[in-house]
Parts: sequence; C-alpha cells; structure tokens
Amino acid sequence: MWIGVVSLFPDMFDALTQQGVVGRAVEKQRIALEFWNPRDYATDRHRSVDDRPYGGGPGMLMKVDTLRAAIFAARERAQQATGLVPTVIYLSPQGRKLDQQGVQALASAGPLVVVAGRYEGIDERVVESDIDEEWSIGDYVLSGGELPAMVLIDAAARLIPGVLGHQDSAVEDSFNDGLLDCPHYTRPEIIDGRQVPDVLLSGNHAAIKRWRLKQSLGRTWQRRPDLLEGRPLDAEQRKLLNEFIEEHAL
Ligand SMILES: CN1CCN(C(=O)c2nonc2N)CC1
Repeated sequence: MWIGVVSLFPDMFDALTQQGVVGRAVEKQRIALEFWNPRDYATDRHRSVDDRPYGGGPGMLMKVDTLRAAIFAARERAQQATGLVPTVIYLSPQGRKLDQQGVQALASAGPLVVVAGRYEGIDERVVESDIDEEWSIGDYVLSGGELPAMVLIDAAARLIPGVLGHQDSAVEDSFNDGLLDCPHYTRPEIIDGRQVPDVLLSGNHAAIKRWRLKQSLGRTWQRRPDLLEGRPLDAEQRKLLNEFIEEHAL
C-alpha cells in the first residue's frame, strides 16, 4: 500500500514508522510511506506556511500555495509510484467518522494522500478542489491532523496482507466482524483472587471459540447496542447472545 503524507511535522510520524506493526510493514515494504512538507514549497524569506483568515477571527489557516504545492507533488508521486490516481484524504472534525468499515474501505482504496492540517485548518476551496474525502477520528478538537493521520494509517496498515504476523492477526481484532472484542487473560492464573475463566484452561478449542464469541456478542449488547442494530445474527449467535443476556439479567 502506498501512502503519501502532507504535514508540517513529518518527524511526528517516526512514532509510526520507526517501530511496531507499521514500522515492520514499511521495513518489509508492505507499505510505502512518503512525506511532503508544505514548508519546503515556501518562497518567502520567512518560509511562511500560514495565512490570515478572511473576515478576521482567531487563529490562522494553512497557506494555500504551499499546501497545494505539497498536495500536487504527493499526488504526482503516487501516480508515478503506483500508476494509479490516489485518493486524497483530509482529517478534520467535519469529516465522516472513522470506523472499522471506513478503515477497510480506505485500506482497499489504492494509494492514499493524507493531508494533516494545522492551525484552524485549510481554505474551503482547497477542500472542494483538492480533497476527495474528509474523515474525522472523533468529535473533539486536536492541535493538528498528524495524530488522526497516524490513527488512520495504523488501522489501515493492519489490514494489508502480510503486515500482521500470525501472533496478532487482524482477524481476532476488536471490531472484527463489527463486534467488540472478548475479554483476554494471561499469566498468572489468579490475580488478587480473580481467576481465569475455566473454559480458557480447558484446552477445548471449540468451547473456547464459542465462549469468546458469546462474550463478544454480550459485551457489544451491554456496551455498544448500536453496533447490533440492523446487524443480522445467525441462529448460533442469537442463541449465544440470549444465553449471555439470561446469565446477566439483573
Ligand atoms: C486543522 N485540524 C484541526 C484539528 N483536527 C482534528 O481535531 C481532527 N482531525 O480528525 N479528527 C479530528 N477530531 C485535525 C485538523
């Protein structure tokens, strides 16, 4: 997967590229990550990358010419590297809320150019002319788009074939198949008197798989019932959820 990032702070992405799942994926060339900094396109003495908003008001916006130059350069490189026209993504609270379905769509959308805004954001005309999709990681305001961009890249990278080793398969991930994750346990068997559920010590893999699905269904019902709305359950899933509800009836 090819991802271009437009950011005034490319070094922030070391947190993603120098270690962990994404770092290994870059090393194994499962993912290509390249960066463009609008400041590199500044031509004035102060290397300006921000500009005042028309109509006044607090804060600044990203300067149009340096931002667009960086986006164009990233888009050009994407086509050169992949032969495909990239999808240009902008992270902002005004975007579509990112969820696992959205991540799956982005992970299979071909090359991406991810624009990380700073200041109060970017000119609306740049959104209209140069941005294909606007995405939000949540209803709160951050200092910039770099952390949301890293969230998006990390989540998408996990879905690229060959990125995850068998030991941390995306298949078992929380939100896999639209359900919350089941509880997990490791040594010791007892912590402050709390024991590991017997089924997990039984070695009965069918029973363990059933227990984990039941816990995922039950937790989703308890904590995020919205995820079950309109979600078809097969007979086995319905049976397990009913068992969980009966066991947890107040
Ligand atoms: C200009 N800048 C403002 C702050 N920002 C966000 O709060 C954000 N991005 O994606 N989800 C979010 N929430 C990124 C863009």
